[in-house]
Amino acid sequence: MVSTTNELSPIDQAKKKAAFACGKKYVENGCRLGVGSGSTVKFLVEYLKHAVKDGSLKDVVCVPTSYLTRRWLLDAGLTVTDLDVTPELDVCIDGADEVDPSFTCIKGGGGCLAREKIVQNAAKKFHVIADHSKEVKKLGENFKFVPIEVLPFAAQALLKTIPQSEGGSAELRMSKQVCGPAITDNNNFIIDWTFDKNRHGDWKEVQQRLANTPGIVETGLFIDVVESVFFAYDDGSVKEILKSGKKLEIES
Ligand SMILES: O=C(CO)[C@H](O)[C@H](O)COP(=O)(O)O
Repeated sequence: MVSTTNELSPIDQAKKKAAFACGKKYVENGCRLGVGSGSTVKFLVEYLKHAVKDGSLKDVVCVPTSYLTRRWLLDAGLTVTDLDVTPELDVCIDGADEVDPSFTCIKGGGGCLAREKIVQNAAKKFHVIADHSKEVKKLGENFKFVPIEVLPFAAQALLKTIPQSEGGSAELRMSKQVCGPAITDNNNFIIDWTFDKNRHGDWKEVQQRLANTPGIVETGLFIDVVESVFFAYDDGSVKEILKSGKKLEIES
């Protein structure tokens, strides 16, 4: 799982830089760490593996947000636990599908949004790692929908009622491998709600309405929870943007 930086595409090099920079800065000895999901987080696992192996990082315990992240952590020889054993976390680090200037994020492209939000909520601090394509002025610039985890029992009804209350259109996410819906780690379905790209930033109200709808388990909207975002750019630079708006250049 050691990736030679030169072998990576420019976008993966950027993801790796962001993940390594965030891990280095925020994961300390003894850290109880929430580990998100997705291709950028895979580089965080790589960072943790190396830091533990070379002795610069000790006694880290990791709570994964998905089956796959758990597998990566175990394969890397890292200590894996769960919220039953470790219900309070110091830090959670995760990727995102889009982040706007007020740090409202869309997550859940990989279908892990419910566990990601639960683990984020258990952590004192939440940091996002992402390549520059995720940095948008307005949600919907690149990623057109909000993933919503739903109970299978409610799915067909919600496919009708979500567009009725929120506009746009809703689609049941289908598995690419089997002939049926994608199933989450919680045995639920995902509805991808494509929103009107001209809608104003009323995301808190949207989140509130959706969270109060029977059958909806969780949405991929993460609002007012991010401490900082590490964005990596094609020229190799990494910038950390703090929630105060302050921008820090990260040295390689
Ligand atoms: O929310 C997620 C999975 O549910 C991921 O963090 C998000 O999709 C970003 O993934 P990647 O790092 O592969 O671009």
